[in-house]
Amino acid sequence: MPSPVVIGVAALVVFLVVRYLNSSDIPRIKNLPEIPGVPLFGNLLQLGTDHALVARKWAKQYGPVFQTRLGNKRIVFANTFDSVKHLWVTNQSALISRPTLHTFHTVVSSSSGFTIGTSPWDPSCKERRKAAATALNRPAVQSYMPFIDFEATRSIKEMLADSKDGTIDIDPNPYFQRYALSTSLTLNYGIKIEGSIDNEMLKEITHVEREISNFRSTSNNWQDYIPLMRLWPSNNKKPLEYKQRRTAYMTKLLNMLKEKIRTGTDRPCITGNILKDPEAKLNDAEIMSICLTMVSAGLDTVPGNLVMCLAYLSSEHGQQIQKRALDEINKVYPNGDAWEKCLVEEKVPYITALVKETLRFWSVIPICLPRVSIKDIEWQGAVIPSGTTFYMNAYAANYDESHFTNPFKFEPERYLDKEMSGIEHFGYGAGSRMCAGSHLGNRELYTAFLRLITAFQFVSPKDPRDSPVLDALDANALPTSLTMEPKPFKVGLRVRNRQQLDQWIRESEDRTADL
Ligand code: HEM
Repeated sequence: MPSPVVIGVAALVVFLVVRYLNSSDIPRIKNLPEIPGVPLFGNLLQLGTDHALVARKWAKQYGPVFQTRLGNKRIVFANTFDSVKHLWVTNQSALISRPTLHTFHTVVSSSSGFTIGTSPWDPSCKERRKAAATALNRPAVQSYMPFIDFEATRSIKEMLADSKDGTIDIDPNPYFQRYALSTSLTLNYGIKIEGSIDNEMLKEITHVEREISNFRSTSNNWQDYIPLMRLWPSNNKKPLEYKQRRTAYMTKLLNMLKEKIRTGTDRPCITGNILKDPEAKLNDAEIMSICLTMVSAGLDTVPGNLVMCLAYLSSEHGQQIQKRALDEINKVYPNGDAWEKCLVEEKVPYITALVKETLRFWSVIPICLPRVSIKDIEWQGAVIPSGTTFYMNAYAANYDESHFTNPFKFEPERYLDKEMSGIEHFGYGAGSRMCAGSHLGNRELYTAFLRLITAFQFVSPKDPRDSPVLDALDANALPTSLTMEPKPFKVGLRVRNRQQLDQWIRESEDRTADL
């Protein structure tokens, strides 16, 4: 028979273990609905692989904003258009920081720095964001249009050749991965991806950045939430491998630029300007952070939006959208100069609307980049304390029936409606840490859509097994990733007017011959 002391100690140990397993960085928040969870895991098991979908369903039962516990982290989810607007925009000065995650910040990035989008708010982050925002503001982006001219034409020309003038269905993804990456590299280092879509550097960077994006995911890395899992060394093996591979190309690119500066053969570019500016306040780690941001930010997002819009255009309803888009383009540019004019103006409202609807409908970062509050925030009688992590369910907010009519329908027309002014969607996030590259993203999407639609009619692939999935979440090959990775698919291309297309390509090549 154990003594009362032993029983007492055992009870205390059990009590402490249960308390530890249910503990969280921020104590339970009063007056804010809470999703019931289990010890140790909290709500991780219930959230499964599709956090955006599960959280959207919970919002119907618990209300638009609720608290969850993921492992030992308390996380507040916002799931509707108005709640996101209130927390991210009305309270933007309070919701300005980002959390650090064990896998991404300690294992993957320990020595090579964080991107701007993964940096907590501090004076260094402020400087880096300011530098990036200046390099990516409207007038700066306008000066980059020759590069977008070059990259858009090269993708279309290669699609034309690889599809054997539209007789073979093709997977559009690699052409637009190169479009996004080569544009970013040119802006940042003055170096473009040479050659075809089989270029080795293109393949390495797209693969490694995709894997690294998964280490940043809010649902992929349970060791971020459950410290006990960090004792498992195999959890670090893959992140470490990709960290090394990323360091290799980041160093190579920076050294290539430095060598060009040394020999006076460099071209004007963002990092070159910083390196050559004696007054620049950024240190080496901060320069590397800007480079990492420039390499990854557009690559994670632009191709997903672009190719999923093409997927939709190739569908039955997509035929009507293409017809209207082409009519609207021809109305504004009856003389066939749309390819050149789209570089200096955005005068086809229907294409602008197509860009917005694409950003809303595909919501390629379904749970937007996480935030941490630096001041208390009030929400309907609850005071959410400073230091709490917030997840914006951008997917749910972009599909909120109380804000969007028929949210599950892909309808560019909704953005021709005057009532849709103000915040249009949360594809770029919102508030103080909203996407700093949105002007560039918009110009890349507008130019590509306008040129693709005038060059080709997109149709369904011949083999039904190549057909795209058209539901925004089901189309994602890896639901636990941070950014959407489209399931592979093909589209058919019908060349609209070969002679005209050859002329547009020739003119663009002449304009960009010295780039
Ligand atoms: C269609 C293309 C793009 C989409 C959908 C997109 C989306 C996003 C989203 C959702 C965020 C998080 C915003 C938030 O927390 O509220 C973000 C952050 C950011 N994006 Fe983009 N992005 C795109 C293109 C780009 C490009 C081309 C660049 C630059 C080359 C860029 C640079 C950044 C930066 C620097 C941040 C971090 C801002 C901060 O933390 O202060 N993005 N983006």
